Amino acid sequence: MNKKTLQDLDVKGKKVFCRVDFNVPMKDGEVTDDTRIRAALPTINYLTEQGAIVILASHLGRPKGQVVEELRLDPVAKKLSELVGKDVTKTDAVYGEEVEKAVAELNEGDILLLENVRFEAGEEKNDPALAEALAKLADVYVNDAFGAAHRAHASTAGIAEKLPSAAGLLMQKELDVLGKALENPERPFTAIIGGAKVKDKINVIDNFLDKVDNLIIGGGLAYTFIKAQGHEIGKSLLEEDKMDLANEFIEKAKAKGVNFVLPVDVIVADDFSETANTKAVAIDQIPAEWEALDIGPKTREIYSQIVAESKLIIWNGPMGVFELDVFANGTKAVANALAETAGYSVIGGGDSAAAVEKFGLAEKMDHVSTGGGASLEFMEGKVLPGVAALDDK
Ligand SMILES: Nc1ncnc2c1ncn2[C@@H]1O[C@H](COP(=O)(O)OP(=O)(O)OP(=O)(O)O)[C@@H](O)[C@H]1O
Ligand SMILES: O=C(O)[C@H](O)COP(=O)(O)O
Repeated sequence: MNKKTLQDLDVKGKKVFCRVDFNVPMKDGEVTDDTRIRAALPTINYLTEQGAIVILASHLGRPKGQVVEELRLDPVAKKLSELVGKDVTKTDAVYGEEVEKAVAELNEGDILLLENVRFEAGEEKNDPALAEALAKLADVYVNDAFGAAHRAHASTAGIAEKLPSAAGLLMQKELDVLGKALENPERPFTAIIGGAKVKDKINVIDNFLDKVDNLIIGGGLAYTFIKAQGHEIGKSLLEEDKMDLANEFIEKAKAKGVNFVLPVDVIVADDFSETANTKAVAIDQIPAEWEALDIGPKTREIYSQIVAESKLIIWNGPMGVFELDVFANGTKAVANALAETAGYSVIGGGDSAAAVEKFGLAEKMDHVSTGGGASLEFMEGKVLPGVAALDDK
């Protein structure tokens, strides 16, 4: 990575403004999944151990420039305090007099968490006045919020122009793992793309076709490809206007020598429900009134075999409607194959990360990205504004 990192900064006695992604699920005022908070601990602990005064900032949800009581960061401060084993000061403001006073009272190694930065209308607009007010609080800027790096906001991009800046350890790890995969992959390199819609994955598929040895397609988006190849898909998901594109991808794969892999059998259901009648059928046998909601047993075997033989695998998007147990077997099989392979397994965030967490397999993966939209945009080959804004080495 050509960006400065924590090791390039001298932070002792300095006020460090550290942007983190604490956009975590909450229920009844409690954090229900602290993965993203734990992922930021290496940077926070490094800063406190080095004697920095740590000012943390994050967004939570989408309050659109208004104060929304349920989106205050107090539960996050409580959870963070438990995880670091010391007090975390939390302000009710994002900047201004209250914050400046609180910062002035901090000692080396102390941690302060600002209120939800998206309570300020200037945050999402990347308002220079807000970036300036945030920059005024600190001497140095560290961005560890990989999950929000695809947003050009005041606390992710604007502020970086106003202070010496560097990437945090989580940011560095995410960029190293995903970056290495895209630039210099070990081979065979396999990408597995699932999820609901072709339109959400067009750029990811296109970018991967230039890099991978195997491109495996599953989930709802597979059926547009299958229909485009001349099979009937019954009531399965179809994006009619993407059928030509689907065929273009298959042609591009052929031209590039990429093994483009589609399901050979599927699980069909007569209803979108847990209690539906279901059966496994070959891909050219989908009944007109039924809907395919998961990959079938033969496909599970083929996909698992490819994963077992790969040196690097990146997975984004479920293979079926994994939220319903009857249609979770395809996603489970792929998750198991990634957990067991000797290759390096990368989970590209979002729903796939939720799935491996649900199956209790997260620990068995080599890397589970904390970014949903951010990792997707990175895999599309886009520049992330939160990274671009940081100082070059
Ligand atoms: N065959 C299918 N028919 C209908 N829906 C499906 C099918 N397979 C998967 N899905 C649904 O697709 C949804 C996930 O797709 P989506 O594109 O939103 O997420 P994703 O690909 O995981 O993206 P990200 O990882 O970036 O969040 C799941 O809720 C799942 O139920
Ligand atoms: O959860 C995420 O993907 C990030 O925190 C970004 O959130 P956003 O999509 O609301 O910008």
